[in-house]
Amino acid sequence: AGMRFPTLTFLVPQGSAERVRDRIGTWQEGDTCPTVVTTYDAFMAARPDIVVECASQQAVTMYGADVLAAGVPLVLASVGALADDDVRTSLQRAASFGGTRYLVAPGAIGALDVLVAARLSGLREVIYHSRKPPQAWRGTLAEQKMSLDTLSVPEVFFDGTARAAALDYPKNANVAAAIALAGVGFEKTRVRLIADPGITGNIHEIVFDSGCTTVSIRLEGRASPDNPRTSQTAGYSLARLVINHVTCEVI
Ligand SMILES: NC(=O)C1=CN([C@@H]2O[C@H](COP(=O)(O)OP(=O)(O)OC[C@H]3O[C@@H](n4cnc5c(N)ncnc54)[C@H](O)[C@@H]3O)[C@@H](O)[C@H]2O)C=CC1
Ligand SMILES: O=C([O-])CC(=O)C(=O)O
Repeated sequence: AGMRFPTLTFLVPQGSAERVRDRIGTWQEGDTCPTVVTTYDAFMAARPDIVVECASQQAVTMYGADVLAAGVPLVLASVGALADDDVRTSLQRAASFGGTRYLVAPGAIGALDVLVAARLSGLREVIYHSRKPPQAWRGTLAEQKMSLDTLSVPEVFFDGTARAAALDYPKNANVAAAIALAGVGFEKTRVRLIADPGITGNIHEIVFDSGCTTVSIRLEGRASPDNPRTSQTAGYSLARLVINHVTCEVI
């Protein structure tokens, strides 16, 4: 209610334009129809009110600071890009220059609100476990640590900091970066990544203890039909941030 539907412009690689146009088809909302462009200049010429990155950590590095310096708020899905201090500093400087800000999407998970609140009361420990089926870890460093094809029991193949998880598994562990930013930071957040042949969805477990609350949360995301690494929740999380940008009641 009270929401104006935004005009959508998609920036996609040259080779994907036709596929994306086909997918959009004749989709129309009110009198607006989405457009697909293949250059950053054409994208910014559409004068966006808000930009949502749902591409890659590399895309954040390529375009993030430019978008912010132009005064346009930026929603990030590939939050792991912020695990690189240089990238984070450049986004912060650009946002300050442009008089705007970037938003860390909760993505596949939730509970960042209570994690930030808990941090203000004093956090003691934050642990994040990501459990996905073997095919979700294909094409990642996990392949060098175990045989994904013959796995018969769950295996923890990574146990380390949120920084290493987010940078070494850029298509799988952006959530670790969001948890680190909300909580105790990239070095102190303990992350375990698990390949589990007994599941079909992506299971996220977050446990923390603080002055005001002790929390244990488990989310079982259904995998995106296009990409087994990605929980469907992530897309809806981005949609929520866009809705919050255009409504007067922010939830
Ligand atoms: N924060 C979170 O909880 C989550 C974050 N993600 C991240 O969000 C991003 C998008 O996820 P998916 O749609 O599942 O990934 P995807 O890999 O299936 O699709 C991304 C699309 O973006 C395009 N792309 C990549 N770099 C680009 C660039 N520099 N310029 C233009 N287009 C570019 C690719 O060609 C591809 O078509 C990924 O980085 C993924 O790791 C995904 C799920 C959850
Ligand atoms: O969608 C998920 O399950 C999480 C994910 O890929 C990420 O954090 O990058």
